[in-house]
Amino acid sequence: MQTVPNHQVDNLQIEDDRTGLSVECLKRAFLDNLFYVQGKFPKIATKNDYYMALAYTVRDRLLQRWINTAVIYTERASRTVSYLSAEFLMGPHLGNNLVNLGIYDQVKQAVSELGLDLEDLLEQEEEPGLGNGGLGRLAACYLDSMATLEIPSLGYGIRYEFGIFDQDIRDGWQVEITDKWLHCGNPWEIARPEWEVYVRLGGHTEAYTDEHGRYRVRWIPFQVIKGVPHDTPILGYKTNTANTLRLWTAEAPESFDFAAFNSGDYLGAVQEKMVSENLSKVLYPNDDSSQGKRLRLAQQIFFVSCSLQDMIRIVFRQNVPLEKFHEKFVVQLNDTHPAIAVAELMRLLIDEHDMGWDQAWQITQKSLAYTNHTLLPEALERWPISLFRELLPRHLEIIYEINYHFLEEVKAKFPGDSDRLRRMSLIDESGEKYVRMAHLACVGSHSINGVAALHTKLLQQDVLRDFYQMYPEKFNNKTNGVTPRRFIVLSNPRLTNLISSKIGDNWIKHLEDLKHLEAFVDDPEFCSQWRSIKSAIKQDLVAYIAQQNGITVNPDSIFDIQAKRFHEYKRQHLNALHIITLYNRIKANPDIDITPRTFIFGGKAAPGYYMAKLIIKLLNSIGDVVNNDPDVRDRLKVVFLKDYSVKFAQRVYPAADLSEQISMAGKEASGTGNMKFALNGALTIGTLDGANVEIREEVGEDNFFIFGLTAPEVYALKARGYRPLDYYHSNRELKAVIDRIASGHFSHGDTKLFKPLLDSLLYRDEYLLFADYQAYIDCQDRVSQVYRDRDRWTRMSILNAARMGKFSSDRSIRDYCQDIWNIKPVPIELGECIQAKE
Ligand SMILES: [N-]=[N+]=N[C@]1([C@H](N)O)O[C@H](CO)[C@@H](O)[C@H](O)[C@H]1O
Repeated sequence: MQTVPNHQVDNLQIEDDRTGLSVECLKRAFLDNLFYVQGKFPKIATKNDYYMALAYTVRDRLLQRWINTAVIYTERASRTVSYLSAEFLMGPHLGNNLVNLGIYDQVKQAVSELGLDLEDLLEQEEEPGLGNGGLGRLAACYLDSMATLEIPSLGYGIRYEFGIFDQDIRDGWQVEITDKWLHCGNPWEIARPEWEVYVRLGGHTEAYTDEHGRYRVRWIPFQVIKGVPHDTPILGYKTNTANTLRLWTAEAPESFDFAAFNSGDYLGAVQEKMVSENLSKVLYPNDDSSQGKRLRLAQQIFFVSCSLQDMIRIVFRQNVPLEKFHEKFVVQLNDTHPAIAVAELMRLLIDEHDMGWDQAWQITQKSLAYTNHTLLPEALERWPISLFRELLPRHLEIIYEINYHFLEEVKAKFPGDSDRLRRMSLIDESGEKYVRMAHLACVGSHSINGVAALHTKLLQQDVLRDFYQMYPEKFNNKTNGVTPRRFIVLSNPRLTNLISSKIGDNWIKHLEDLKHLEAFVDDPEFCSQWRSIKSAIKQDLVAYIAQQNGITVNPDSIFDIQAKRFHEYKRQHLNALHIITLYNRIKANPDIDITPRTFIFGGKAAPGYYMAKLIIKLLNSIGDVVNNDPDVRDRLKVVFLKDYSVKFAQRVYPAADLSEQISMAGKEASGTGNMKFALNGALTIGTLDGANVEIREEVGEDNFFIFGLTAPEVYALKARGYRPLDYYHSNRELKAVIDRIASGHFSHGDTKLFKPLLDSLLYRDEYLLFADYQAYIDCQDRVSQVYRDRDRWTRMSILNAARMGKFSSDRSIRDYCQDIWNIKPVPIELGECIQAKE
């Protein structure tokens, strides 16, 4: 096996099997890896053996970039972004790395010449579901964009042994299944035990005076956990940069206690191992809500402390003085989950590296930046003081001291305003007292951003109003974005090729170039190609639905898709009210002329979220009746596709005609699925919420189906008193819909099953479904009309995609670099380093 890269023999170019990109070389390398890595030969190889062999073949071809990038960053001590996130929803790596390496077609050719199908092998990969939804996926899109824009960056998180649960649907109900994503191994990571660090938990602190007569504190922990990093390369698109995602696994310092074993205490021998490993055992499956569990706080300090210690190790290795930590690293906090970093960086600088309080505080504020992702009160993390004192006694002391200095600042700026002091304090004095993590993040950071223009405005006007009045200069908006590499190039190659055939492929790195497509909006040939690609993709999904759900859907119907986590504020049950409205219209007049629709749902509900799970049951129950009701004559179909994931999403976004973004205004911070649907030519029906507002601004009001109360109107209606029953009694179609559910029509006559949901709507309706019902139905009727005008629909579809340039995660990252991180790209030369090494 050749080890050095391509070399000249008598000016004959000899490809090196570890890096060569020709079909012949790829085939050789693939069979070599099947033999040398998997220890298999074709006759007995399994699909997973083939997938692993291909994965290692592709990994070999990005290693040079990965090592070169690390060498250059180290040599130049490049300023680096650390993206701290409890979630990274990366999705399958193989396809994405083939696109970013620009070798998708060669590899497809190579494996097909070996009698294999690349799509099949891609299907084999277990995706690392280390996230719940938008927040985790955004982190993954941002890693892809930072690498593509050649920004030195490190993603830091937890390598959960079990990611987001797999979802099965049994008798219409969600059932959670453990996600054993690592059971076949993970070819995309490399363990780095040489960089393991230790994290302390529990115990107590002792004050003492050091040899310089200075007041010091030592922390005597109850438990010490070892953090072992596992690195995954993050390749940029058609660039030499490969950044790193560093995920921490928790282990016991001593994984086996021989003394206990010898004394026959076998459980004791592995006790510590089990307790320690629990820290990175499983992802908490809650999206937009926080459960104050001790293990969750322990997970947060674990990965934050490991990551900050790792950054300090890198600072020392690059001979950067610790006083310049903030010049080397800017640390982005992905929501409050890593907010303990404010206290942990202070602890490390003061207790571990003898820095004075003021200097440490300066460095901390200059290093940290905080992104808020939600306005939901139940999602704003606050930890009981008692739990903090038990688990993190030293951090609590530091937080009290930070709070003291902070409240002095508030007093100075707002003298005599004791209520403001109470509202802004890091400590919530009510009940058993809590540490407010959002307040800690705001005080300890130099930047506070929301994730869409409306969201940032509502943060400044409401949830963080006091902090905006205190630090207006810290607040800024960074509207979310999505990577076009995974969500159109990899997911929709047919549309990608059509677009590139018209405007070249520069748009993949410069999404604003999509606007050049507008020149073809009246080109009949282009429009028909655009339409036939959407139809072909819908046909693929028809086949998938038939295979997965045994349901036959009409490919010419409107594919009306709502795919996202289940939450009452996202109002999947409002979508259900529309379905039943159409169903009732058909039942009332079977000959009614309805535009055929296929309602497709996907999404998981947090296991403990009863109402969300009941909505999933309702949708499946409606489907069972509507899909089999002869009166409906296949004009309506309801399909719940189980186990929504990134891999799943890549199949669904390109197939949509209509994207449902119908949250109650003021609740969805941004949304990112809305961007992925529109990028693939879907039209959006939605409220003026989150990034919908900006999508509508970009695509044009004529190309967006808007409805519903705005955020100020929601506020006003709730303020003046909202009585959902009035809407029920005054709206005939709405009443008929609710009565249809209440009658047990979708529950085999059981009138109790959905009563909790109906009662929540009739007597509370916190998310104003009844108030928005008529506007929604009227808007859906407009959608049905427009869909009948094929040319108009195609025109709107093209314009939607053409005007999505703003919503590339590359634009988001450029904004972060300019306004928050103050960092410049560091281009990587490929040739240079390896030669240098030799
Ligand atoms: N947590 N959290 N927040 C969310 C999503 N649920 O993950 O973050 C996403 C990423 O910022 C947002 O798009 C979405 O609106 C918001 O609800």
